[in-house]
Amino acid sequence: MLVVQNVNTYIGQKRIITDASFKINPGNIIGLIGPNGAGKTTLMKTILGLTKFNGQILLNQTTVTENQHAALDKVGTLIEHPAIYPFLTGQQNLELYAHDPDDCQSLISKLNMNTYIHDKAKGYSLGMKQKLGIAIALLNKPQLVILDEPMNGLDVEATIIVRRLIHQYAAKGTAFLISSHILSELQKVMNQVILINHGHIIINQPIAEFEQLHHQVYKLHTNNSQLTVDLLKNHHIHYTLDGGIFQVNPKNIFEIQDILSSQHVYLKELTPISSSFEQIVVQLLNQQRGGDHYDD
Ligand SMILES: Nc1ncnc2c1ncn2[C@@H]1O[C@H](COP(=O)(O)OP(=O)(O)OP(=O)(O)O)[C@@H](O)[C@H]1O
Repeated sequence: MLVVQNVNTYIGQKRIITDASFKINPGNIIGLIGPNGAGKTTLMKTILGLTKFNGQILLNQTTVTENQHAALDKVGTLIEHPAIYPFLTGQQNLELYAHDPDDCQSLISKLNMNTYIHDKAKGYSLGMKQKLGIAIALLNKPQLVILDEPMNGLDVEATIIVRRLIHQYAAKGTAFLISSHILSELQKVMNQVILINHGHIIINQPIAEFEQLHHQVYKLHTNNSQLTVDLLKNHHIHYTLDGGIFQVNPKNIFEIQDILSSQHVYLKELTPISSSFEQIVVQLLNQQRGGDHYDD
């Protein structure tokens, strides 16, 4: 449905996105994650033809460019602040965009907005505005929905409702590209993860594969922590260290054993442990910095 191929995005003279390529198929829920300033919003804006870029973006085989937006009429979006007219009511805002009044009513009740939907939007709280923005993005049976930090300002109940809506729409074929800093929340909805850092996509994997490939680290405990630190650093092996216990990548364990034994450092423990989604992301970002960053 969406094909992004070798896309480079520029703001002024500065390249913000470098050689991005990925696909989104109907029903996919893609979590777009990365540190502050990584390029998530810029990538989303690029897909929407809102930035200068080179490379190719195709939506249902139709090209999107900065000046060609025809393919985007089946795309719902919520990027940065919801596009809401403050002096109209929530209902009037929805009606501006809706092709079908029933669609409006259904979203108002699904998102629990009945009690305030006839009030002017200027009096809405952050979360109320956010729900209205999400409702606008979901109007008109979109094929693709792009949501930048959709859980911003939402309370627990609203978060659950939005999560459920995303699943319902995806089950009917709507694809989602969602960025969020709340990884635990994103983890509950996404079935594919794209990790971006400094404008480069460094991971693009189905979530099950991602967790299977990266979920294990090894716990390392030796009889000489300081010498272990020195040796790992000298050999450019990434590690984290907390209270004398190291965590290291499974791919390095044979090399580590060789290095330590050659220097008469003895293992007290070297065992596999599972890491959380958050820990995996931090490790991947650290590794991508070139193996010369260590967290101790
Ligand atoms: N209008 C702009 N002018 C100049 N630089 C910009 C502009 N918009 C974004 N950038 C730069 O592009 C890079 C990516 O920004 P972007 O907002 O896409 O990151 P992000 O991953 O969405 O970050 P965050 O998680 O903080 O929202 C940053 O270095 C930012 O400074």
